[in-house]
Amino acid sequence: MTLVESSKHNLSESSGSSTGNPVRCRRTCKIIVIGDAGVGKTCLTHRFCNGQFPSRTEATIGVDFREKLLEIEGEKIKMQLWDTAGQERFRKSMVQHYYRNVHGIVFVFDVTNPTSFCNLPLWMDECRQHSLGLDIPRALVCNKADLVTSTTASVLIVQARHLAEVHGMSFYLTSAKGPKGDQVDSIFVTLAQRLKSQRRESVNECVLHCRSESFNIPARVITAQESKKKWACIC
Ligand SMILES: Nc1nc2c(ncn2[C@@H]2O[C@H](COP(=O)(O)OP(=O)(O)OP(=O)(O)O)[C@@H](O)[C@H]2O)c(=O)[nH]1
Repeated sequence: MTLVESSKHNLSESSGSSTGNPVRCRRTCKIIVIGDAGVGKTCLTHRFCNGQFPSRTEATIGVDFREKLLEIEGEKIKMQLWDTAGQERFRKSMVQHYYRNVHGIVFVFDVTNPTSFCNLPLWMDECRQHSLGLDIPRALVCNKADLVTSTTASVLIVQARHLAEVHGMSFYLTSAKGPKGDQVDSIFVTLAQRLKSQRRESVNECVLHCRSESFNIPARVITAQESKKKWACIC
């Protein structure tokens, strides 16, 4: 993976590189970052796009956008991070927009705040209600690892790992503040890699499907019922 460029609050499709040359990007991936207020969504996305912990943060109102251009196996992928407001009163009017054309989901909770872990099913349910399929790569992030001291936190981490496993999500224990920025990077880089390989598979599947169609073999699809069942099982 190579970092090509990063930018903040910029949704423009035609970004330029630091040298002034236009960077040709074949693909933009919309990643939504969701979870309770104050769990560190802004700090994580800022850390990934800007390489540092922000000196000051305020509650997100609606949604903030940050972008970073990655190069994965020779392909430039623009990671467009939608940092959504955790507070209900700041989300209401924007909610429909978050869930349109999503390529990846990052659920975040705060290891020092058990309620933010208990509320994860609500965030998952909101995704399901907005018809986000299980084929969309998802990650579960346990943030503020630099503050882990108590046994309660350790128990929460074990439970969170289990939750991630049950739901086929990658699990990350991170600190947006700590010295190991690569932990934060790996959340988004792994998503980009999964999206890249998923696309390769879907191209292969399409070829297979076209071939099988000519022999009248029906393609396998995940039914809405199957999808609902898997989302419904939270812990
Ligand atoms: N110690 C520590 N503090 C953190 C970390 N991440 C975020 N914080 C602090 O947690 C508070 C909330 O961080 P934000 O990134 O604004 O949280 P948010 O989830 O974006 O909150 P909303 O915008 O209200 O949804 C801030 O005071 C941050 O400085 C972390 O990894 N470690």
